[in-house]
Amino acid sequence: MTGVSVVPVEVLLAKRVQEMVLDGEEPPAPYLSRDGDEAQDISSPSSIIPIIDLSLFSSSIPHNKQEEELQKLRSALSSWGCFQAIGHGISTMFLDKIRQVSREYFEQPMEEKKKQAKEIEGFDGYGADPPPEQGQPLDWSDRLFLEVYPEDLRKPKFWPQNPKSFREILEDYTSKIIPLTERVSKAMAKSLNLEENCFLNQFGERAMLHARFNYYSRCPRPDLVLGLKPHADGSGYTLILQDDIGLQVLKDEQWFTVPMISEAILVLMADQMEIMTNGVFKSPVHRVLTHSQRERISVAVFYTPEKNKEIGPENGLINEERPRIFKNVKDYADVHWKYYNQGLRALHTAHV
Ligand SMILES: O=C(O)CCC(=O)C(=O)O
Ligand SMILES: [Fe+2]
Repeated sequence: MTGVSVVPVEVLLAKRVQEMVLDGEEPPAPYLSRDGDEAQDISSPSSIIPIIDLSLFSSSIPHNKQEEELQKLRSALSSWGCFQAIGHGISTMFLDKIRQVSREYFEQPMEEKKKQAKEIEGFDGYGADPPPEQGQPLDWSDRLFLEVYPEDLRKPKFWPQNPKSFREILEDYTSKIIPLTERVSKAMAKSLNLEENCFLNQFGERAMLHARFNYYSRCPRPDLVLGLKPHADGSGYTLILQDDIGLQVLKDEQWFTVPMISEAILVLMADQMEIMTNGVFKSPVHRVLTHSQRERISVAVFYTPEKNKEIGPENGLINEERPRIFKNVKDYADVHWKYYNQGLRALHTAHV
């Protein structure tokens, strides 16, 4: 196995994982992050991660059916912190188109992708995340990170020109995701007996959407290397589209694999929803495994409260039995990132 690396992380990161795989390289030491925790891996039967049918929340559905699904939603988010959304109104054909164009993007020659190359320290563009603090493992992944909404925050130089349909498909997806976040935010509020617009008001009119296209190359040592290290997200919540299994969610100290359902979008609570619900909904720790034979694609869209907007626990969720456990916070995602780089969570910084 590879010894202690003397190559600075910045230099290592300049060579993408996909290039290392093409060159037949073994993962260098900074990528080794697993230590034989396989015993805890659960290949869960597909029924375990809750599936919620969003079409049951429309007004034409009988009240008792809606109530039943709302209860299921509340229970899913209080225990798992995520659910697989179906009945969301985005066709499977279109979801497949996004999966396909994402794969086509990453399968292009490196010179093409490097046209959107990010700065080592920056966030937007193609490459790896900024270097973590010393001693933190690197992820076996390449990603393209783009700000997509509000439109004036876009940085066009990082938007790929190729594949030709990429831009249009991403714009189309954005226009479908916006109403989806409205439906999900309203349903979550109703499930907690809160006024249906309360979360939407906290996110604000200029709530942000960031898209992260992840490409996890095959890995010769899936036993030692992770596609993405364990973390919780710093957004409000995240919508994840996957084309294969690999994502795992931590619950009761066990890892559960998120099953692949082609029509589903995984809705994953992030720290800011845990804050807004005063801890009722959980922002789960999750990670991505690598596979020795297959690459995996995912598209994560982070839905985050608008810049400079103070958010905090809903009043309706603070009472004598459940006192306020979080402060109001602003631009929490920035704090989250500082801790993420050190392999830590930031949620404690928001505790009262
Ligand atoms: O690849 C995945 O399924 C999850 C990606 C993820 O957790 C992230 O981008 O924050
Ligand atoms: Fe994540």
